[in-house]
Amino acid sequence: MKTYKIAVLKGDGIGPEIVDEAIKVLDAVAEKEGINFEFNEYLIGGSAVDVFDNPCPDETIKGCLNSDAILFGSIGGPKWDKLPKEKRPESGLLKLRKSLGLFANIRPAIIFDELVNASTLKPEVIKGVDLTVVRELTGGIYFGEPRYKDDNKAYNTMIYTREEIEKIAHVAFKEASKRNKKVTSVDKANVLEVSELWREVVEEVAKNYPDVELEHMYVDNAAMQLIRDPKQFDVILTGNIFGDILSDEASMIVGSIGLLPSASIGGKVGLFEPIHGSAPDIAGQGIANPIATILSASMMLDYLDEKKAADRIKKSIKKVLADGYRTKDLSSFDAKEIVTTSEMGSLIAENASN
Ligand SMILES: NC(=O)C1=CN([C@@H]2O[C@H](COP(=O)(O)OP(=O)(O)OC[C@H]3O[C@@H](n4cnc5c(N)ncnc54)[C@H](O)[C@@H]3O)[C@@H](O)[C@H]2O)C=CC1
Ligand SMILES: CC(C)CC(=O)C(=O)O
Ligand SMILES: [Mg+2]
Repeated sequence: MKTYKIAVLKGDGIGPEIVDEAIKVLDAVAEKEGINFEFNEYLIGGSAVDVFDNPCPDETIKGCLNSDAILFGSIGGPKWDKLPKEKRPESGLLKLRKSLGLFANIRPAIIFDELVNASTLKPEVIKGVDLTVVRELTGGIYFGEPRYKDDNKAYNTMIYTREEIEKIAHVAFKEASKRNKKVTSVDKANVLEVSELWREVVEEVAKNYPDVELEHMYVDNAAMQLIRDPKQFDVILTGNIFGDILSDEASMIVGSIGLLPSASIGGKVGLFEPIHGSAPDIAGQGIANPIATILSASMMLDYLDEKKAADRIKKSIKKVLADGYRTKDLSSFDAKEIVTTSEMGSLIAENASN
């Protein structure tokens, strides 16, 4: 029986609650598909600061590198917000991504037919939405030097090299080649030099993919177009900060931020995490939606080439939604019964075992 070593980084806030549900579902699927998981937990974020005074300990990085894949929850919270920058949970996550070389973050936003009424947008606008944000993850303004802050002045630097843009552009074009063959590259080239270079390099990379249509869009327009007509997008290629923002926006097109998974790839080991954060406002209440994390586990199975197991999870989620079960974030939409985080995980696990 094939055994996969999975590094589990639950993190802070709702992280442990949602990751526990993903593990429940993975265990159910493993039994059915004749595979095995060895889960090894490591600390990250605020929970690592509390124990090691370090938001991304070396032991965590080593554990990740010694695994087949990483399942990640979320980090951060008010408890750690006043710490010096390098001790903050967010710095730990950035360090983890950089140390593991995870330069590409794939964030699919796919509407479940069962949730077309779950949006504030009209059903005809969102039915059939299937887009993917390909976000550069280890460069741009989140990492750029110099950075500085005193009481009267502060700045950050948005920097991209030709090599970084080429790498992420290839990921986006390859993704589009497998999908509907369109890349929308999102930038702010009317104002930013870094975006001018981004455009030039993306145009060059596009020549390697003659079957894929390329369009450019300014980020402000893209934010509007996502709401006006999300079905015009196939693959959105963009930098770190724009991708961060646009993917949170895309989550509301499909119904809730609790639904969007992601895969961070490019290094030796892939990392799979929901796009949302640690949601301190709802942590510990049993109301977080675990589906984004469970879908991230499904992306992890795809990455491990366990396609049948990955599909089994997706089908199970669809069935549970079709049966009318909803967590609180989706409670006003065709809900037959409102369930807790743990009940939602159990329902998906049960269906995945059938
Ligand atoms: N990858 C990560 O670990 C990320 C961590 N963060 C951190 O998370 C903390 C909170 O940040 P926020 O800006 O509040 O963003 P957030 O994504 O944690 O929460 C935003 C809103 O969405 C809701 N929400 C999030 N996930 C949900 C789920 N699964 N089910 C139902 N509702 C959900 C929250 O209750 C909140 O109202 C901060 O410390 C931030 O730095 C933020 C984004 C990503
Ligand atoms: C917390 C940040 C470091 C990143 C973020 O918001 C994200 O990756 O979605
Ligand atoms: Mg974010």
